[in-house]
Amino acid sequence: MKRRFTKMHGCGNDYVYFDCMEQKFPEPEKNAVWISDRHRGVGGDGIILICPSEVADAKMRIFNIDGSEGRMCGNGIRCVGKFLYDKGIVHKTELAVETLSGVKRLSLQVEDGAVTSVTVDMGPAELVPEKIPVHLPGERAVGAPLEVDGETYAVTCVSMGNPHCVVFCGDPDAVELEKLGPRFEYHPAFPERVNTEFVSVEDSHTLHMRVWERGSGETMACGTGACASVVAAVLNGHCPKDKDVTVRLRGGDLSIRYTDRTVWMTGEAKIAFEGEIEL
Ligand SMILES: N[C@@H](CCC[C@H](N)C(=O)O)C(=O)O
Repeated sequence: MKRRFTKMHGCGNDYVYFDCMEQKFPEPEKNAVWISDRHRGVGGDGIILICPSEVADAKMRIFNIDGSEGRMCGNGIRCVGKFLYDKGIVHKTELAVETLSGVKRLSLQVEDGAVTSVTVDMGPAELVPEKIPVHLPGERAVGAPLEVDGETYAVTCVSMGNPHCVVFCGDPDAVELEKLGPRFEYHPAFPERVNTEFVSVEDSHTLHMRVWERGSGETMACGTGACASVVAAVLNGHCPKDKDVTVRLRGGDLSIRYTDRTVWMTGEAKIAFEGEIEL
């Protein structure tokens, strides 16, 4: 069976998108693995299915490179907004997208009839350890000691609909991510594995971040990870609340604002190419 796809990215965090509004997608957990393969498939950090929803304009399902299903994807949801508008599936610039972590509201910025950037109301940051989930003592894991591979790291754990562990460090580019990333991802403190961000503070409104994503490894950007990093930066006294913070990622910049009610994320959404594959 032939299936059309659209390869899209936000700050280089790339997924293969499928329009499933009228046609179901078979075995996404299995097909995500080979489609994401950069040598034998289309190549990407995973696949995203755009499905019908009873409570929103569409429903997003995201599958990582290893086939595991994520509950939320910040860069992905901006691209879903662009897909829905640019393809004429929706005709409005304020829309709602259902995810496994609830309905998110999107505001699309449009130039010459196409979406250039998207602002997302990501919802509140969850800090209660059992809800993240993380096995660490206390009411919140903020700068909490965690031993990984014989070293003690000060970690701040946040859920943005998916679990994140933020580590502040001197230079994220000097971190041995290929070695350390999996040690955090599979650490017994994280019963559902974890996305890990290594972050340096450039100034009170600029962070530099590298990420190791659960199920996909190092990616060029992570939207939920950028949100978690800003929340962690506020909680650790590095950045102010209610102000825009720029997160510099390998693939580009995201603008994040942490407020008492929610976390706002603004960034680009781009189409790389389209094609057809045999499933
Ligand atoms: N790249 C994403 C997050 C994708 C899911 C994540 N790997 C998970 O399993 O939680 C983003 O931009 O947020």
